[in-house]
Amino acid sequence: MFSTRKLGQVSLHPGIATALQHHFSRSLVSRSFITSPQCVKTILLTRQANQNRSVWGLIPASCKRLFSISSTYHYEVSVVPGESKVTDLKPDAQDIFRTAIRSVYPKSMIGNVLLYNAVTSTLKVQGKTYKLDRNVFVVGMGKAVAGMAGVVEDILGAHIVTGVISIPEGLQEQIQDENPCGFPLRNTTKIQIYEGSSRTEADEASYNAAKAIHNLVSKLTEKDLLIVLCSGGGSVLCPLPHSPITLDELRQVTRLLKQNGANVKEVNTVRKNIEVLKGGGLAMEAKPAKVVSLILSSFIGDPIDLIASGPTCPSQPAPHHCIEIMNRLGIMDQVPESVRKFLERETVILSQKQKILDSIQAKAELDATWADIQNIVVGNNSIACEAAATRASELGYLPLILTTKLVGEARNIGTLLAKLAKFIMMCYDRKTSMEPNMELTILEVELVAGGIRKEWINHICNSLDRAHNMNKDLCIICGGEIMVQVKGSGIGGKNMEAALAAAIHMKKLFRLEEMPVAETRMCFLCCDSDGLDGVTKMAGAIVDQDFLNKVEERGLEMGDYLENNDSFSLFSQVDNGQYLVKTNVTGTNIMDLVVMLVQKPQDRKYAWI
Ligand SMILES: Nc1ncnc2c1ncn2[C@@H]1O[C@H](COP(=O)(O)OP(=O)(O)O)[C@@H](O)[C@H]1O
Ligand SMILES: O=C(O)[C@H](O)COP(=O)(O)O
Repeated sequence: MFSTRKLGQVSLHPGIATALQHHFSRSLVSRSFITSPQCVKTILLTRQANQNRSVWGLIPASCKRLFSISSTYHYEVSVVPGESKVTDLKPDAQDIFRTAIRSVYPKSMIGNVLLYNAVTSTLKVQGKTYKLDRNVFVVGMGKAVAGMAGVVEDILGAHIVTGVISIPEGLQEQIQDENPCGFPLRNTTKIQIYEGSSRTEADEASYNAAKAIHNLVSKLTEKDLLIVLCSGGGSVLCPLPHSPITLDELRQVTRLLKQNGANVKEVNTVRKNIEVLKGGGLAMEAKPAKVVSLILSSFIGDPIDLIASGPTCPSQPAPHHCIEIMNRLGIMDQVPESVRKFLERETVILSQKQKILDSIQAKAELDATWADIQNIVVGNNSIACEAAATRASELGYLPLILTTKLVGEARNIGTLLAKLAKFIMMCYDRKTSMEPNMELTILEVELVAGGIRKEWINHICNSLDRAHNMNKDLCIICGGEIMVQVKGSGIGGKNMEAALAAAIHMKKLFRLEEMPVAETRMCFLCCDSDGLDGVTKMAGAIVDQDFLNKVEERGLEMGDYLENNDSFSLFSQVDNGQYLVKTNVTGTNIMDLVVMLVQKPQDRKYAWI
């Protein structure tokens, strides 16, 4: 009977098991797997007969034909570890992610846009010049605006009269705890800070912030320059419903929309139509002041009318559209009466004004109204992905930005990218074997069905060819918005959940199905750029083949944790949480990033089959 003797993490390679099964009786050989086949130098095969053990053979791991005998003897197979060529890919993945985040730190983003000349006291912003004379006001809302305000203060501090920013609750304390340099704003700052809840719904604190912002901007004169800072989270952090809608009614309607499946675009469309400062409202309230709005995009495609619900962005009123959304979702009868009546009244007013609004003269007036308002996207996911690609190159990888528009449920994204890793590994192997491979074809069809377009697959294959020729490993980079519809009661986040789903499929694809490609190393990192994934204080998680071993060692059932949206609990139990990625609050917010490293095979792999 063959058995495997475990030496550390090393047990019998599936290829060896296959070979043994081929030469002896299938039932005699139990299959188990080797995690790092590069570690195997020799296979020690001993024969047991009548209790007498004798070494039957010492077989190099790369030997193709193993056995030519069949026997009634009992054999024991063990592996002798050789020198490991396996590298840990995790530090590189972390390095690439952290570099990407640094590229969208407020300092570099805003420093590139606000060009201040202290000698002439002028500020140049993308072709426009503003004369500064202690006439600068600053307002902001969102998860990243504390850092952004800090940079604006550094550049224009002498001219700032006053300001108000609305940031997430606990942020000041958290930054002070975790950043030795302290909070980004000076102790003597003229910018008032409000902290409100950003994760769920608008609260009294953010309502007060919105009122303070409204109060500030509505007093501005034509000599003033208003700098507006916007980033993701700004919608919840700056709520000011049109009268007579109350804060509570605003909360009710957004809750209803979210609970009934409205997407963020639909929720923000409603916000723009029932709130004073959204949908361009802030810029209009600030008239006649000039406005420069610096926007950090946390939306795919940078739609500036949606980020923080577009406080400085021209937006066509669309109350009828809101009614259509509510009707489609079947929630109209639950929507607070004040909101319903407001939207109905606005729809009537709009239809009465429509002819005038459509006239050429009205359009010219509208253009003139917005001429003094500059909206500038200072940072986004693409910038971070580009920086990730540059760093990956520096580290010796061949980078491939697969997409900056990744959208979907965490578990689908994790599963799809694990399949993609397997596809890449199998393609690498095709470089040494040109036999038709049905499994590869099926996998390609699955990838296309999962949303990886055929052109991308071709692009991946081309990159793979290049990686193969250049003797490099591949780094796949994706940016976008990962989502989770939480149904369980666990603790986790969208990125951790994607990493967990990837791990589950890595196990399925590379182990349970006994893929010889287990020889190829990979690692998968998925993190939220703001440093706080879901309800946790971690940015996300990273998984690789070693993670699977450690989960197995602890007897954890990954599927159960996924079902209960309990990814954080699982990751914190494995290797003391070493597979969680901690960045602390990053001070930026450009959605989610995935870095997947796939190492080329160290040796020819199908030697045993
Ligand atoms: N236990 C959980 N597991 C996975 N995701 C969760 C869990 N709890 C909350 N979430 C997700 O986290 C999201 C909010 O997280 P957050 O990282 O702040 O998002 P964003 O940065 O995109 O605003 C919620 O919309 C929800 O989908
Ligand atoms: O980043 C976020 O918190 C979400 O994308 C919501 O962003 P918003 O405040 O721009 O609507």
